[in-house]
Amino acid sequence: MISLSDLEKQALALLPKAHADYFIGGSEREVTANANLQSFDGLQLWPRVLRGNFEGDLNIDLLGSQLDYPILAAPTAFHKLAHPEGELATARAIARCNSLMIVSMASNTAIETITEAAYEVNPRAGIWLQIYIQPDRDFTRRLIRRAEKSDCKGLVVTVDSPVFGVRERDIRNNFSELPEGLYCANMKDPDGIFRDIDFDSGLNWNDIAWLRDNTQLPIILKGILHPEDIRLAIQHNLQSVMISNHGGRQLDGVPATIHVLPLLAQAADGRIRLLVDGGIRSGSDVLKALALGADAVAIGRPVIWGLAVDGEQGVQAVFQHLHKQLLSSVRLCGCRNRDDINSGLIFTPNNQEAKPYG
Ligand SMILES: Cc1cc2nc3c(=O)[nH]c(=O)nc-3n(C[C@H](O)[C@H](O)[C@H](O)COP(=O)(O)O)c2cc1C
Ligand SMILES: CCCCC(=O)C(=O)O
Repeated sequence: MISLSDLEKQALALLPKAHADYFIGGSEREVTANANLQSFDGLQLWPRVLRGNFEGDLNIDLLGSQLDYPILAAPTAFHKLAHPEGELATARAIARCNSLMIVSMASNTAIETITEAAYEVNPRAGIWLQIYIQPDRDFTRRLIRRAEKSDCKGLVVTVDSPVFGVRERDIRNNFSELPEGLYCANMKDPDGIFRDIDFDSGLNWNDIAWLRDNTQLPIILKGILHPEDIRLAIQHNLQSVMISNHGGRQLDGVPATIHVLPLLAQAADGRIRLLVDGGIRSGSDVLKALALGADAVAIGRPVIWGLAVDGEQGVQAVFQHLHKQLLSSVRLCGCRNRDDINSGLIFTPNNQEAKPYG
């Protein structure tokens, strides 16, 4: 593996057009999906030299899961559209890497089957389940019980989707249903019927309080872009938020996540774990996010590309590649330890007079 953009090209060429478009697409004019990528390129790292070895490590305890490095898999739907082994291949690869997979509520494999496969590879594997709170709260509660029983370590609640984003590619391709034989496996009722995933447009903070009182699992709110919402998350005793614009697939025209990260890190003030996703495609992108205050980053589409091109090994290669690049960027920046990874690493015209780190 040389670069994630090569891998993306390979994957897009392999996949049927409707599926490739579903995976890569954003909503409406895809302004935000593109901004996520471009904004990383617009930030520059500001290295120091002659500072000796990086003596630190990059591992992290993320709400009880031990990761070798702060890169995890964002929840993405329908892995069997990318590879016949679907989420099982993804989960095994990530378990092998000592990383963490956030399983989508819309996975094609049931959460119990995924955790079982991951823990077989690595008993300490990190698996969280992502949910959309369903209008049917009893169903939601049953799914959370299943996540707890199958030993998931966290519950990610996606809150940027009161309604589904308008994906023009999917409309053009008439992509509105899974091919025969594929299902949203978590949506199966005890009577064997598969439900559709609904979006509850009336969700509010009382529902989050309800959820918090209905599970012992750490709750991670996904889809936060505003500092006021960070403050509310802290007030509601949540453990973590994911700064995310859903890969530019929900509201188009919102800021790139890396642009809002500094403001949100300021609001968080170390009181809540900050994850960020959207447009991370290299080790230096990861380093930029860590420097600006993220505790860890998540990758969405690159996982799909690895899966499509080479199944389990492809996903493993994506994580290994980013880990290696991250370490290399850290060394090239002259960081000696984890504390040197701070906002002084980012060059902007505004911080030329800021105190350089170290
Ligand atoms: C194909 C695809 C499916 C996704 N499915 C979900 C999902 O089921 N639940 C969710 O919360 N986010 C979902 N997302 C959003 C991702 O979790 C993540 O926020 C985004 O992909 C990060 O951006 P990146 O792809 O540029 O890394 C999906 C994204 C993609 C590309
Ligand atoms: C009901 C499937 C949700 C998948 C999703 O969140 C996405 O495609 O972005």
